[in-house]
Amino acid sequence: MVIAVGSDHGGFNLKESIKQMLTEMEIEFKDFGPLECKSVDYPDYAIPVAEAVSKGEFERGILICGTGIGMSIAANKVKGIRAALVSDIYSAKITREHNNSNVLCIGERVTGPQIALEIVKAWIHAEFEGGRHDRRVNKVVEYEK
Ligand SMILES: O=C(CO)[C@H](O)[C@H](O)[C@H](O)COP(=O)(O)O
Repeated sequence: MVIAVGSDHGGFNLKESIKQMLTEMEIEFKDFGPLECKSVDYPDYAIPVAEAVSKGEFERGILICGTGIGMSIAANKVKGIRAALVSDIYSAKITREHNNSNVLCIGERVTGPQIALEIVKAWIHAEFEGGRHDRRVNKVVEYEK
């Protein structure tokens, strides 16, 4: 799996920790920036990451800002993106199993660093269950068309 990661300044430090963990897990990723912790605008990072996932260049994306809300709003504007803003491990697992989310959003200012890393691990390891959830996800996909 290759993951596209991005943040704004509010999510920069957590992005660095997530990158370190992905490296330790031997999971390939590309950092879409920013490459230094300066004030930036979250859509400038959310949209390129979401588009790269939508085009199939990356299997999944991880976006971090202060609350995760700006990132999730922006990413969900991109066709084919199911971005989930998550702050607990259960939801991280369920949003893969039930929603087939392809982008994970986290808020560095609201979610502690340890739990954030556990959320990423749970989300990476969980798989879409299909079945009744496929029918429901497809209704969203159909609406998007
Ligand atoms: O989009 C957001 C709010 O939902 C993010 O949390 C941003 O990181 C935040 O707005 C940035 O705020 P700042 O005052 O410019 O640091």
